[in-house]
Amino acid sequence: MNTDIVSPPVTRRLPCIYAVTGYGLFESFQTVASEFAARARIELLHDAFEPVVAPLKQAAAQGRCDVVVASGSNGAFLRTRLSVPVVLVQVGGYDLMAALAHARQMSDRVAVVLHSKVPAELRRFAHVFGMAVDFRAYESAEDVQRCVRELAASGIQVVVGAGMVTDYAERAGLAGVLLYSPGSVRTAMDTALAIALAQYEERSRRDRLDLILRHLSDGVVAVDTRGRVTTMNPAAARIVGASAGQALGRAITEVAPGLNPGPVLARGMPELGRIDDVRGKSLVVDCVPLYEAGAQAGALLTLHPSQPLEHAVGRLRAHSHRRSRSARYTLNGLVAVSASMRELVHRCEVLASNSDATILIQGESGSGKEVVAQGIHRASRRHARPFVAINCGAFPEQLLESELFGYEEGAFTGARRQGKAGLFEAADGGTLLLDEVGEMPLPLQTRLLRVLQEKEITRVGGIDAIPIDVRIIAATHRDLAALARDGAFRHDLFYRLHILQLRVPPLRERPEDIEALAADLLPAALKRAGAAKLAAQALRAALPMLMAHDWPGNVRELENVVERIAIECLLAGKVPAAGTLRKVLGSFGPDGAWPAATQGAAPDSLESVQRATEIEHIRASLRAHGGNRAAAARALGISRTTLWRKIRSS
Ligand SMILES: Nc1ncnc2c1ncn2[C@@H]1O[C@H](COP(=O)(O)OP(=O)(O)OP(=O)(O)O)[C@@H](O)[C@H]1O
Repeated sequence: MNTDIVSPPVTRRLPCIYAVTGYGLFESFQTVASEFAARARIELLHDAFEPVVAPLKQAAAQGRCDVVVASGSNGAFLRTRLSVPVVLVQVGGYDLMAALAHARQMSDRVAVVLHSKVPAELRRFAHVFGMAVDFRAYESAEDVQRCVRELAASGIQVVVGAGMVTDYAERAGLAGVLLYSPGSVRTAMDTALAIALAQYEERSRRDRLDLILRHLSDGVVAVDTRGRVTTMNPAAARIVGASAGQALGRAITEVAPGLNPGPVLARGMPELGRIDDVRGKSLVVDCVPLYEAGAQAGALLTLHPSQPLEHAVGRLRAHSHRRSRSARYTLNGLVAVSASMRELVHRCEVLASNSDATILIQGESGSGKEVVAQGIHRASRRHARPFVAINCGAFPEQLLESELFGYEEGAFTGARRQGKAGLFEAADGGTLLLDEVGEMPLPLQTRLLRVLQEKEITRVGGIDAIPIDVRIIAATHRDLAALARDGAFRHDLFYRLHILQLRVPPLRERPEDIEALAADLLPAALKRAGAAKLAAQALRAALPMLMAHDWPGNVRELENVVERIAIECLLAGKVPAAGTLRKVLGSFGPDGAWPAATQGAAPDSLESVQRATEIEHIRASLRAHGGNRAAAARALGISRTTLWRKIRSS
């Protein structure tokens, strides 16, 4: 399906107005039409009533008629027969007075014949000015003929009225004075033009909306207050197996049995994430009330077939559960050459064998928090039982809750038949790593605290407490104390977690480990790349640069860099030049940019010598600070970024 949303082509044509009169208004229409020529296409129809209906309907169907202008009973008649708006030429007070004054100049015996009814003000006006005027109202052409006959018989000589009235009057031998002035025709034309333009805007808006709805892959159905379909996009028609055209105007419960906006229409409250079965398919349905001008006008249903969502949830789970339910790393297997890592491993050994309490592991991203957690598990009495890890930041709240605690049958629509055990239960007897615990939503933090205190859980939708025997290890790269201060993390949970805490130092604080890790990882990566023989030479070339790097991404970044160096070796068939290696490292720099290239100064120039001396000085400082760039930069009185740039450009 083409999902590109394109704007509809804007064809700004002039509004089309039909001015329709069978009688005396024709001349006024002609005059005013020429005044509007630049703003509208005005078609004149010199006819009225039934004979004009078909041509007007045809013009409207072909998009050639936006609005009709007509007067009196003809206008009223056309309103009942056409779907386009009909603007009536209105008789203004001034029109009437002018026509009456004109009629009185012709004779004392004057009658006014108006469509529908005679306004009381008009009678008062005639009375105040001492005019003896016979007022009559009519509904149909027959009324007019009868009325004119009666007036002629009673001695009336001048008849004031709309075109049809003056026409019949003149045929009966009386004088006719037309009621409408060009001013009233102009006003009607202005109104017609405004309506046509407003309709045009409305239509373009609807077209744009239609286009968007047509291209949406989610199903969208709108219903009115009685649950009848007012809009159904093609995706919705496909999903519920109906034809959008035939669905319009029918009850949604009939078109798609299983979909029921009833409760939303009744209560005016949205229902999100409901699971409805429609024609054998499970749909995830969001139903929200629709309001127009503050009053509920219906409901909007968005339909998502459940299968793609299930796949997405499956992928999310696979992404977040990470690997298996067993721990791969042992404490002995960790690279720990630096004093800080050896100290950490020692603490881990003690905590693993002498305690079963909850542990909080803090450390930068990629520094090895999970491998430490695995090491503790393997060294503990729980080693033969499961090690389960979950990334708390990867799930929305409700999903995380059911993942952790499991759920009972019928806990929510779509819940599995027999319910499902959560990870607390899956890790029974073993260890549960709650990675990124700082991202856990507050309500779940409350539940977690209760689990830590009570050592039992209750499944979602369940009532029985299930005892659990799990060691919890929580890990985070965030500053939990600061989160607790800001109210984003529960204080009591923080205190409970940080009784036993471990900090995995960032790689830049332990250069000895960089060397040891590189000595492990680079030969292994080269072996995988089929270039094992380059190992010793590659390590010699890369090590000084690796040692000087800042490692914002820690061991995980080191693994990536080493992998890329191995690939460069493979591509070049030899250990690549220093510049290439630097580029590999540079692409992981603190500001993400490639390092500034050395501007080609001649080797013996003063500039080159100065730069070489500078770099030598920086290297010495780095060595003196055990590779710690922050400390070296401080000692040199420059920023870490400047230090980084200078090393890169060396
Ligand atoms: N001391 C170590 N010895 C050997 N490998 C390590 C060591 N520390 C980390 N690693 C490796 O570094 C990678 C990142 O480690 P890990 O996933 O434990 O980091 P993390 O701190 O949990 O990261 P995150 O904060 O992103 O969850 C792993 O692939 C692991 O193999």
